[in-house]
Amino acid sequence: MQQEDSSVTVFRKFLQIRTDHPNPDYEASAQFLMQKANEYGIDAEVYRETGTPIVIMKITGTDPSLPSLLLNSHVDVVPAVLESWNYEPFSGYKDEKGNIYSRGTQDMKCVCMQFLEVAHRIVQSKLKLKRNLYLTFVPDEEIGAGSKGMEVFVTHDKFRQLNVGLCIDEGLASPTEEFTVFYGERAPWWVHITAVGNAGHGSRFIENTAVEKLMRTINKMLEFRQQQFDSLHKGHHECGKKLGDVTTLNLTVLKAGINNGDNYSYNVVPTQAEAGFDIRIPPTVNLDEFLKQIKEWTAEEGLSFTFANYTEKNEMTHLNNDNKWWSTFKSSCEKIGIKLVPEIFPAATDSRFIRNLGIPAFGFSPINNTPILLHDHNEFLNENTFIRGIDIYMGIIPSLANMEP
Ligand SMILES: CSCC[C@H](NC(C)=O)C(=O)O
Ligand SMILES: [Zn+2]
Ligand SMILES: [Zn+2]
Repeated sequence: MQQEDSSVTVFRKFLQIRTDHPNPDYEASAQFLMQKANEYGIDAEVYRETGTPIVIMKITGTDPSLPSLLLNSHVDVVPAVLESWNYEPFSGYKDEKGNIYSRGTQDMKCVCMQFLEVAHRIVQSKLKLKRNLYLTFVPDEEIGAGSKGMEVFVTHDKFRQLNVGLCIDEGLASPTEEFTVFYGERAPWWVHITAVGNAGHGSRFIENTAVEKLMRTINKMLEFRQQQFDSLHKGHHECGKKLGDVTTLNLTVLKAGINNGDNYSYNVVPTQAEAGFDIRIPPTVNLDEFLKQIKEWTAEEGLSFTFANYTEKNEMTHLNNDNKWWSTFKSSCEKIGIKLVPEIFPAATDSRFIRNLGIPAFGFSPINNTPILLHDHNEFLNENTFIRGIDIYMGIIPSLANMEP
């Protein structure tokens, strides 16, 4: 049997560290990363001021005054429902085809380890880079409000001191030969609507009930959802709209009725009813206008709303030729013969916090010919795709870090 590539062995060990929510073991992952950095001769520290450990690695450039290149990855992963997996999801199991099954194989422990291997190769080969190269391994990407990851880190002086010129973070697997690169994301707005209305006996015609009011607003919002759905699916083929180009809106929370623990009071018309929506808005949509739209939808007396997740800003990275980071990224991909398809990321990653500071960021995971299985059961990555990903990053990262000012 062929000897396993050492980078794959390290990757499989990292997959075994339990950084799954709701109780990610960030100390164990920080310890693992620090030990690897030490072994590979990479400068590293654990930054703790945000409340959870962030591992920062650094390769000093020949001109440290230039804006740096940041490789950011999150170390946390979403939970895995054991019964739905064919293999134990935190075992780093590899089958005879070289497919590695574990939570985080795509999202995004692969990229964590590929960045680490790139740093290793740069140090090992004594390759000199013009700009400082930083690697940050952050917690809490997978949760919304209350996270102690990138959202908080970008507000610290420590982050400002990195003087980041460009950030590379996660993208998505691509099922085809082509690779996707993300230059923006949709803003995640989680809207919680509360309706209050008249109560009374369930046998009577009660007017202006909370549920009625809530249903009217829900119907308006679902009508908008249908328009967006149609513009994605029924548009001209040439338009080639992708999920990231339209607004999605899903009713994900619904709550009403007098609940008595194990039963409901069916004959009591409740005074309150609530609905929660996960709305994702493309960066081309004016967020002030969209807020007005939500206010209109909820204008009826007795309705109010709050945000469980909100952002008033949603910057994107412009992919024109004036953006030297982009032209360098693109030309280095051309040089190694990989085809890029630029898209808007349909969900949210840490890149949004970077872009909202006015710093360009690309979401790029070097995974092609692989089904998109992030957050899904039986998430896997083939070892050869993983190894090739390191080579692909080696074709891109040094060029970016050597980019002329
Ligand atoms: C708003 S914080 C939640 C972030 C999460 N990210 C991914 C990639 O699933 C999401 O988009 O739902
Ligand atoms: Zn992720
Ligand atoms: Zn994720």
